[in-house]
Amino acid sequence: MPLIEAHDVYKVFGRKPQRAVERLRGGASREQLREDGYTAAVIDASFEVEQGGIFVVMGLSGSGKSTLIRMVNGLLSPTAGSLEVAGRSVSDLDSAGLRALRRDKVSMVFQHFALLPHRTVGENAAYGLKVQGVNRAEREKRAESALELVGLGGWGASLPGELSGGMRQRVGLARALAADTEVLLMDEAFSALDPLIRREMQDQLVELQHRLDKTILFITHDLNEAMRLGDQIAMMRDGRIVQVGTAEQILNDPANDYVAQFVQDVDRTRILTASSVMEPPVATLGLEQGPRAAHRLMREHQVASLMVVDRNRRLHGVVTDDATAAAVTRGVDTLDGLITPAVTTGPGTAVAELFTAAADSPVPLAVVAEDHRLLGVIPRVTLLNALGAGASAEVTMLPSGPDDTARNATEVPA
Ligand SMILES: Nc1ncnc2c1ncn2[C@@H]1O[C@H](COP(=O)(O)OP(=O)(O)OP(=O)(O)O)[C@@H](O)[C@H]1O
Repeated sequence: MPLIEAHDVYKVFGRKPQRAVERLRGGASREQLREDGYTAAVIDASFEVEQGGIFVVMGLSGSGKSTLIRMVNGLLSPTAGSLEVAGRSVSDLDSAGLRALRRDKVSMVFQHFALLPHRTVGENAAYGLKVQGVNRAEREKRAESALELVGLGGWGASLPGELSGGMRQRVGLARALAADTEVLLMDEAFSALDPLIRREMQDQLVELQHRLDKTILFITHDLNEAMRLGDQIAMMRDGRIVQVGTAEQILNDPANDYVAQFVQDVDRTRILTASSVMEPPVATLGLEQGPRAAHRLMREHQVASLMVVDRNRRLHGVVTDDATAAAVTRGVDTLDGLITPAVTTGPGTAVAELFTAAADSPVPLAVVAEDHRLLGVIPRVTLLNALGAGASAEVTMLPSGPDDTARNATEVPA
């Protein structure tokens, strides 16, 4: 069962908002309603958030993101539709129920930290726990371990004023983590940070999510941030959710022209991964097969090389047409000495990082799982297409050389 489930949710501001919902359902536009004094902040929104992972709500200013997540923690109630958090309908909760929701299920990290300036970092991190009625010793223990989690161990006695912006935001995050709720809501949480710190925080958030398996609902108006963080991304426009999908789905299959235009400036090569551009190999060669079979397969499929796999599909290397043709001429009937190392990469590597590995490789790149099973191949031409003309300028600036190749691609021993 999804942890958060929204069906046909509306939030309209104005007098008699129900009437506005009826009109929206009847086809009235947001602009028509605005003329009559209504703001349709969220219109007909449906989405599900499974437990674990980062769900990003992405949209321009005024698209309804904040309103949407304020409904998730019960700060606002939907005008219409159903919204369930952890199996409870938010609309059915009375004020005590709503307080309990915010205390036990959903905690929130704000853009502007919301730290108490005269309280220590430790007290700030423990703030939510105090509200929960947790005793002092327990509060201090949990706050300290939350500060450790965000890399601020030992800073508990400092005042917020002594910290940099990035560190203050970590305190905000620690506060939410100390509360130990299932869901974390983060409203433009990193938008006030400068770009380098922001990236660092993004990486740390992804890492924390993996470690703690929290469910994070993250709001941003920055598409790159959405793509970096989101396991799922909901794209909002003018109050409506226009698409929900993974970064790859949104890039490769935008639901409409709006989304397509929005994503056109994204650096795809940093979002798309090896697994999204790989192809099934047209044929593979069994370790027990010989040069003749290899030669025949390559002619049949019109390829100049074949990946060699064992019975478990584990990759042992690659044979080329040249090598097998020569072996056939010499009457050799085993692959001994013909298999050369393949250049391999993991499925999660960003396409931009594959360039150095593939640039020097005449044979396709092999995409392998951790146990070296062959998952797919990326022919050089496919990779160049994926990198695209727009991306090539940036790609040529990537560092190259043996170190880089070693980091991005490992060689399979023959
Ligand atoms: N309490 C309110 N009363 C009236 N209108 C509101 C209220 N809260 C939000 N709105 C309006 O609802 C619309 C959506 O606002 P919302 O804050 O949800 O958008 P957003 O995508 O989060 O934008 P931003 O990134 O600027 O915060 C806006 O037109 C806003 O002015």
